[in-house]
Amino acid sequence: MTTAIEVHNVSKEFVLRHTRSIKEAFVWFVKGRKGDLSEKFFALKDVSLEIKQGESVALLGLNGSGKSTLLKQISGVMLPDSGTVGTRGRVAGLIEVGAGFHPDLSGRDNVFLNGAILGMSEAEIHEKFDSIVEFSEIGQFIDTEVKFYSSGMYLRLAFSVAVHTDPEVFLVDEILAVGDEPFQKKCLAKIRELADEGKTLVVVSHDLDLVARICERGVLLERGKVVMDAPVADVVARMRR
Ligand SMILES: Nc1ncnc2c1ncn2[C@@H]1O[C@H](COP(=O)(O)OP(=O)(O)OP(=O)(O)O)[C@@H](O)[C@H]1O
Repeated sequence: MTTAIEVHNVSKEFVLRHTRSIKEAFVWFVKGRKGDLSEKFFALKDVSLEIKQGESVALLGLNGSGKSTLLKQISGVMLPDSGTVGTRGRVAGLIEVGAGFHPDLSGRDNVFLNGAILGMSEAEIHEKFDSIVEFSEIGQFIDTEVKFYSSGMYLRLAFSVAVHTDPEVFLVDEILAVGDEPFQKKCLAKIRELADEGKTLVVVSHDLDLVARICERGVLLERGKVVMDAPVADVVARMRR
């Protein structure tokens, strides 16, 4: 089977504390600027992961364990400090609701903007435009500036654009939480459809029942490290222990 995503020894460090008192900064300065004024920590530490084409993988773990950071590395919106990430085919999905949308543009213009960011040609967007709007159920609000959209409306339009890009790899980060129940069901049905078509899925969610239904494999992160990689039911069982 072909590899769809290859994460190799990826580490990502963040600054834990940006601000210090003037006194602390002064002491640090007169002592010859020894040491690092800001503490750092690893949100991801030496993470390696290979995901085959057609696999559906849930990234699981407690708050702050590094799931979203890992998903951002896979999507390419964030680069690792060290290590490499490789993906095969078009990658799309919802990482942060509203990311890639311009608040002052209408829903219509944002479909074109977001579609282009996700790799669609203008002709492809024109061709799929009606279907995108229909799936989103945004209706008459398509010509409203998106800054006036509710978070659910953002989600609807962003999800609809993402699925219409015909991605090989689809990434979903806890996004369904803001959608209402009928739309959540519709999104889940669409995600299953993508999985059935042999697309690769990576899902971040705290809804263990949901991920157990849509994913086969579970990867458990703890403080930025992969501590378990097994069938999703086993990882869910460990999390519930
Ligand atoms: N841009 C950033 N700058 C500084 N720290 C960050 C940044 N992004 C994430 N972090 C930190 O990295 C750690 C991992 O965050 P991440 O969002 O990946 O966790 P998560 O497992 O998705 O958590 P949750 O379940 O709460 O969504 C957290 O401690 C978070 O505060």
